[in-house]
This record gives sequence, structure tokens and C-alpha cells, in this order.
Amino acid sequence: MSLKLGVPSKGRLMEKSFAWFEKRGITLSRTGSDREYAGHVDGVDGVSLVLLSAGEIPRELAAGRIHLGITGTDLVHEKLPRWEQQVQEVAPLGFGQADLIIAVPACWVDVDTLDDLDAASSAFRARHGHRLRIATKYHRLVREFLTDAGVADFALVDSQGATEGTVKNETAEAIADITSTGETLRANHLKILSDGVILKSQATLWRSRTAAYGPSEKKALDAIMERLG
Ligand SMILES: Nc1ncnc2c1ncn2[C@@H]1O[C@H](COP(=O)(O)OP(=O)(O)OP(=O)(O)O)[C@@H](O)[C@H]1O
Ligand SMILES: O=P(O)(O)OC[C@H]1O[C@H](OP(=O)(O)OP(=O)(O)O)[C@H](O)[C@@H]1O
Repeated sequence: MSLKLGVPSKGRLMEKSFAWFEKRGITLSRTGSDREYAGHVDGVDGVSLVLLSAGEIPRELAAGRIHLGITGTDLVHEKLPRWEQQVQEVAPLGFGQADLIIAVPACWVDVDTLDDLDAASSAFRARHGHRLRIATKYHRLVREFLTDAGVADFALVDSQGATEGTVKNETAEAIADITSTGETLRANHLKILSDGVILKSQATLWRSRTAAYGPSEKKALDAIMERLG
């Protein structure tokens, strides 16, 4: 049996994850054709590479199907209730930094804080007969954050991509999404609420608390940990 290391198979986290391990003397590589999700690990014995979507890595860690995995804090916190019981944070990796935020149309001059949003959402419901809609793919984190902040009259609508476009398309009045440079928000005439940062995320190496660690997996894990020093 080998220690299974889950790494994003494409997208912004893949290359940086490979480079992060390379710096520590561990070479990850994709094998086979461009489209084949097979990989190889050199520089440490007993480790196999599992290439997966960043969004699926939390579930695979929690199920114990991989021992280690790289994905963003946002995805672990969103997808795993009581994540601390299922995974352990091994190391923040210093890339993939992004903030999960709440944003409203820049032209809403009276709405700059969560309190303002609460007032606006009550007024919105009274006026339109339905709740103010917030588009997001982070349902759990957003609901928890708004409920704790005392914002009540909202409805979450699902958006799995191009979330900032939902306001212009009139399928939502506000959004909760990841931002890094802020360019997408600006381009879509949205502003972040001053107290609207839900979570600061970055790519992180996680260890599964539920996976089985036999002698060979323990040995491989120790060898990796030594490299991380
Ligand atoms: N603009 C950004 N800058 C930096 N990191 C980002 C940015 N947008 C998203 N991320 C982070 O990248 C990680 C993966 O998100 P991303 O959207 O790249 O996955 P994905 O490619 O959609 O995954 P999947 O393969 O599941 O579709 C998340 O943890 C997220 O916080
Ligand atoms: O603040 P910025 O630097 O502009 O980055 C933010 C954008 O990056 C991500 O989108 P992604 O590129 O993953 O596309 P998506 O719409 O498919 O999620 C995120 O969902 C934002 O839309």
C-alpha cells in the first residue's frame, strides 16, 4: 500500500503545487497523454499521486481515500462541516490567496456594511414581495456568516461560475464569491461590504484524519514531513 497524495489536476493550483513540492526535493509529474489523469512521484518512496479536481479534494480527504491533499481553505471549510475533526492543516502553501466576500452593486450608495445590507434586505422584501437574492457557490459559509451577523431576509441562489454576472443578468441582487485582484468585481460594478470578508483563503496541504495509516504509509508520511521541515 502507498500513501496517496491528492493534487489538483488542472487550473491555477496544479502547477504551483508541483513547484512547491519540487522545491522540497519531491518531483510530481503527470504521465501519459495530456488528457490522462495519471501521475508519478519521485524523490520519496511509497507515495502515489492522485490527480483530482480542487473541489473534490476535501471529500476525498474526509472519506480517507487520500492521505494528503492540496486545496484551498475555502473549499475545505465549505464542504466539510466540523472540518477540524476530519482533516488536519499541515502547511499553508503561500499561493492561491483569495478572499471570500459579500459584494453589492457599487451604485447602492446607502449600503456599505452588513447592517446596511440587513436594512436593505428588509426594505427589499417589503417592496418586492420576495427576498433579496445572493448568488454563490459557498452556501454553508455564506448562510452561517450572514445569520451570525443578524442578516435575515435573504435567499441564496446557486451560481457555480461567473457569479459576478448574476447581478447584471438580474438573477441576483448581491453576490458572495472569491476575489483576488478585485478586477472581476470592478468590471461588474460591484463593491465589497466593509465588514463583508467571510474568509481569507489560500492553497493548503491537508492530512486526512480518517485514512488508514499502515506501516508503509506512516513511513512515507514521515519522509514527506521531514522534507517540509
Ligand atoms: N482568482 C483567484 N485567485 C487565486 N485563487 C483563486 C482564485 N479563484 C479561486 N481561487 C482558489 O483556487 C482554488 C480552486 O478554485 P478553482 O476555481 O481554480 O477550482 P476549479 O478549477 O474550479 O476546480 P474544479 O476542477 O473543481 O472546477 C480555490 O481554493 C479558490 O479559493
Ligand atoms: O478578483 P479577481 O482576480 O478578478 O478573481 C476573481 C475571480 O476568479 C474566480 O473565478 P474563476 O476564474 O475561477 O472563474 P469562475 O467564474 O468559473 O469561478 C472567482 O470566482 C472570481 O470570479
